[in-house]
This record gives sequence, structure tokens and C-alpha cells, in this order.
Amino acid sequence: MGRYISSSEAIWRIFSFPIHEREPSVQHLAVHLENGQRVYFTEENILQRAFETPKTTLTEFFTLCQKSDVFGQFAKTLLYTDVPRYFTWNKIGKKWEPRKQGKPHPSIPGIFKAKTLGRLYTVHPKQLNDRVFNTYQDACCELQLLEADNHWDLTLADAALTSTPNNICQLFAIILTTCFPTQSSTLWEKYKNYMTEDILHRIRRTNQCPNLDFTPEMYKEALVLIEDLCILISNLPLSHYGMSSPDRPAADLVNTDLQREKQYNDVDLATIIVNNKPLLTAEQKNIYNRIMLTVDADQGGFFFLDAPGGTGKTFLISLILAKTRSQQKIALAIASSGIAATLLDGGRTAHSALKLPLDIHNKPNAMCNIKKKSGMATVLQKSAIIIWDECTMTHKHSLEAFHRTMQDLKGNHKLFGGTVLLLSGDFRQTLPVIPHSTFADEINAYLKQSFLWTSVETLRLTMNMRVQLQNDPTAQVFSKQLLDIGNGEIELHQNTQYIKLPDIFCTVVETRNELIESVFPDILNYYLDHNWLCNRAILAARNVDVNEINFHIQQILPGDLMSFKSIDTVIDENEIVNFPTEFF
Ligand SMILES: Nc1ncnc2c1ncn2[C@@H]1O[C@H](COP(=O)(O)OP(=O)(O)OP(=O)(O)O)[C@@H](O)[C@H]1O
Repeated sequence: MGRYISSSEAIWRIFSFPIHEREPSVQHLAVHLENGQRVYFTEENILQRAFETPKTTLTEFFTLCQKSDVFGQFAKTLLYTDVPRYFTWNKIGKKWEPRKQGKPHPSIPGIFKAKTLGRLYTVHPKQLNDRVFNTYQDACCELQLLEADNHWDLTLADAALTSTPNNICQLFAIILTTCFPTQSSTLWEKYKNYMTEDILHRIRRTNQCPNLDFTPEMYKEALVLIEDLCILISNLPLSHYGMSSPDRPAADLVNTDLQREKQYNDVDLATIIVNNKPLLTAEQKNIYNRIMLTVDADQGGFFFLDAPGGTGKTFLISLILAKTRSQQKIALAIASSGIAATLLDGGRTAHSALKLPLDIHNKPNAMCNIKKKSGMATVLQKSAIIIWDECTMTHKHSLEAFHRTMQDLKGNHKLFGGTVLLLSGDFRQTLPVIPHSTFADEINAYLKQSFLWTSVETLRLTMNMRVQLQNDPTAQVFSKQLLDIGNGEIELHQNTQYIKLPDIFCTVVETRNELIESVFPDILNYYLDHNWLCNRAILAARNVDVNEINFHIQQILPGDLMSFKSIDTVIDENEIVNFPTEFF
């Protein structure tokens, strides 16, 4: 006897994916008021949807009961939740059909019964057992229909032991905006002292009053901070998350984002301009003048600053930002990666600033999640220039989503709603990373494949300033070698299609241990010296290599290994392969 297992089933089993079935099967039943069902529509089918509201299991239950035949008469005698026992839901035709198999009904021929359960989720009335609740959520809590907040309580308790008040506030804001705890006010009351501790400490110190205790003003200050974070993450105030918003002027709330972009110190900006502008090289100066003229003209523009590493891109962008901001205009600095964002004054990641959807790869028609009346929308509407660094890592859908959002926010059909957009980066470096994709997918996703790219004006920086400043001939050679590799000018090996690094490229080590030893020599004596650590790093292309190297170095260090638990875990570890790494 043999058994054949197909390749897909074999893979399914090797990865231990769940092979389950539900017995008895469960049919989800819709519950809504008349014409209150959810309607999904697109531009194409909007009219059809408006004239003909979609059928649901509930509307069709009523239709079934109106039928004069034996099935309609029988359906009338059933509770809604019992319908799936005698009828199956035809998903395509959107109608209940009598079962053809099962246990025959004792007295009505043609009716068959199965074990299927009907499940429905309902919102319970606010008044229960003579008690009146303020919200439906409170009523559901009373009925124990909602998940309790125990794990958020434990998470905050854990953070209270190990984290700074600022970090606990951040964690609380994330829990509020993304995990929707049922009793947020209770969590706040329990942990508010931990979140306000630094404010208490500061006021004790400034007033030289060590016995001062927490006051409502201090709690309010912490709440303002938490609310600002909530607005940053989700564009919604604390009141949206079941807490009372701190009492502060409405304008203050709406314009937090705007204030952030206007807070630059004029003296600092003037210093950057006075120090750096005279240093510009001829090519940097041309680009600077071109951009500043476009910003002054206020007619929009779309530029790409093509600049290999070390050509003074950050130097030039910082100057453009400072000059625009010194004219009391808004210059928004964003970058595709967190590290690049930290190099720009006021820089933030594109995903956080523009609220881009996470799975942008699958959303060619996406928009940024920015509401028209939000603070961030005001910032984008008022921006004189938006600079997007390391843009080459960006998916073309992100740029297109940004283009559509700007058109919508500014009510202007020009490119990016008529705002000046300066992209910068180097296509020789990392392209968009798309999990589980092929090289062709990445090429298809990069910016040059976007319909917007035909309108871009490319500005080039070519002189490597790092080499010029070091005055080191070997640096010159190294920079040329890098460019040659990036430009594909090094011959590929016939069989492997790999390139061979030039002989005098850099110091090559044979093993991972040697690499660690040469980058972190004598680490046992220096591992507590932060400056020493800040001056060295090992980069790797894959997370798994980074983890291995980290683990290896940690093993060398004295002390016990500590494991900190995170809440981002899957319940069933075998399921881990089903989630993209972004979840961890
Ligand atoms: N015109 C200039 N005069 C003096 N120094 C400059 C000039 N342009 C750039 N530099 C210096 O050259 C170095 C490299 O510049 P910068 O960091 O701006 O390059 P980059 O293109 O952003 O490089 P990377 O892409 O590797 O980050 C910096 O130390 C910067 O201060």
C-alpha cells in the first residue's frame, strides 16, 4: 500500500500548518438595522451599490420568510440563529437554500437538518438588569463579552519596573491607539504616577521642594504628552479612546504637528546658512539655486537628487531646509529609513509622517491615512518643500499614494498638489524590500517604474566630498570601486554570476570570528565605554546574520543573559511562518 502526497500538501505538512476542520461548522450571521449593512464600493460600482443595497444573511432571512412555499412557511417558525441548521447560505447567489442532506425533518418532507451553528455578534443595549451604562462598551464589559485588559495591565506593570516615564507614556499611547483596551481610564488611574514621575521630579527640582506630591496639573501635563502621541499615531484625541481629553485650547490640539514644523530657532538656522552656504561647490550651488528658485516661485516641482554616497547630499539638503525654514516657510524632511531620518534636522520616517499603509505592495490605489482636518494635513498643505531622502528604497505605490493624497488635500490636480518635492538617493543602493519576492518584483516596484517618474527633473552630484576632505588617495580609489560596482561595470563570473571584489578593495577576513575580533578587539575591556562602541558597527544584509553576530558577541560579555518578554507573539508557535517579519 502506498500513499501519494502532492508537493503542496507535503510543504503544508513540513511547515506544520494547521490542518483543521470545524465540527460543527459555524455560519456567521449579519446583524444590522434596516439599510444599516456594510457596503463596500468602488468608483465603478458606486451607483449600482447605491440603488441596490447588498443582500445579507439577515435581509435574506426576511425574504425567505415571505415565501409562500413550504420552505418559507417553515423558515417563519425558526429563530434567526437556527436558520443555518436547515438552510445553507449561497455566498455567490446571496440567498438561503434548503439543505439537501442531513437528518430528515420528522413531519415536513424535503426539510433536512444539520449540526451547523449560527453565530452572531450583537451590540447589547445600554440598559441591563435595571442598570444604565454610559457606553455600549461598558454594557458589553458587564456581560463579559470583551477581552479583559489583564495583559495590558501586566504589560504596563512590567514597563513601570524597567522603563522611563516617557517610555511608559509612549507604550500607553501605543496600547490605546492600536490595542483598544476596554478600560483605558482604569489603566491610566493605576499607572499615572509612573507616567508622571519625571514631571514630578522636574517640578520638585525647579521649586527646590523635595516633598512635593503629584498634583492634577502634573497629570494633565502627562496626558497632554500622551494625547500628542495618540494624535501622531492615529490622528485621534484621547477622548476617542474612552479617556477624557486634557483641558487645553482646541487650536493647540489641532496644530501640534504644525507647531512641530515651526519651532526652529532662527539663530541656529542663520548659523547653518552663514557657515555652509559659502562652502558649496559649483555643482551643489547650481542645485541649491535651482531648488530655492522653485520654492520661491511656489508653482510646484518634482526633482530627484541623484547623489552617490559622500557627495554632500545631506550637507546640501540641510542647507535647503534651513534656508526655507528661515523664511518662515515649512520644509518637511522625511526619509525612507529611520537612520536616514535622524540625519536630517526635524526628519521623520515617511511611514510615520505620511501614514502610508504597511502592505503598500498590494495596494496600487492606496492613499495616505491622513484626514483632511488633521494637523498633519495642515502641515502638508502648507509645506513649501518636502524633501524625501533615501527615496530609492521606497515602493512606487508609496510615492503614488503620496501624490494622490497631496492632490486631494490641496484640491489641486498638479503633480503632488503643486508642492515642491525633492527626492534624493542613489539607485545603486538598496531598492524596495518586498518580502518573499523575486528580483524582478523589486525592479517592478522601484520608483523609476512609476508613471510619475516621467515628470521628474534629475539633478546630479558627482564630486565625492568625503574623498576631497580626507585628501586620501586610497579613499578616492575606494569610492571609484564602489561606483563601478554600483554601475555594474565589474565583470560577472561566468558560472556563478557573482562579482569578484577588486584585490585592493578592503581588508577581507575569512571567518565571522575574525570579523568580530577585528571590529571589536579586546571587547571585554571596552564594552562599557559608550564612545568606543559608538565608533564601530558590523553591518549585514540579512537579519539572521545580524542576530547570529549579536548573539555571538553577547556570549563573550560577562554577566547573566536576560530575556525580556514582548507582547508581539503568536499564540501557536507553529503558526509563526504564516506571519511576515514586520509583526515581530
Ligand atoms: N561643500 C562642502 N564643503 C565642506 N564639506 C562638505 C561639503 N559638502 C559635503 N561636505 C562634507 O562631506 C561629508 C559628506 O557629506 P554628506 O554626509 O552630506 O554626504 P552624503 O551624500 O549625504 O553621504 P551619504 O549618502 O554617505 O550619507 C560630510 O562630512 C559633509 O560635511
